[in-house]
Amino acid sequence: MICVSVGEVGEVSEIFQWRGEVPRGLPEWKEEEKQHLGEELSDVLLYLVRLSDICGIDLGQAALRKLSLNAVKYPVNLSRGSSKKHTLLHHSDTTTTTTTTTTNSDNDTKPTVVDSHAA
Ligand SMILES: Nc1ccn([C@H]2C[C@H](O)[C@@H](COP(=O)(O)OP(=O)(O)OP(=O)(O)O)O2)c(=O)n1
Repeated sequence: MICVSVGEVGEVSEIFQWRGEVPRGLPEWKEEEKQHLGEELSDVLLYLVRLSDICGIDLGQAALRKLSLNAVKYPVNLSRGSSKKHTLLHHSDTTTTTTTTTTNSDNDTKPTVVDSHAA
């Protein structure tokens, strides 16, 4: 299942091969090219959903949790317009960020983000 997923990602990659940088929304692409891209992206999504299901992972919940974690690692004020990895973003010395994971009654784990600013 992982191999087929990677294969589908490869098919998406192939569509973009040799096109260089493409503008947002792909305004110069033909309708059938965009439809083909949509089909390949859908294949990636459907395999990921299936793989998650087999592994017993609630992908929707996992993605929401990951978004919360990303917000801590890549704060908008530091990462907007930047392609730097979080390890290279210079977090302010006067700001500390704490992430804790809590488990609620439904046994869902959710990160709790606490930003505190030094006086
Ligand atoms: N400016 C950015 C860059 C990345 N991301 C998100 C997209 C992905 O969901 C995740 C990828 O981040 P990393 O490449 O840092 O990968 P990991 O989260 O796995 O971290 P690490 O590689 O340190 O384990 O972060 C983001 O929200 N904003």
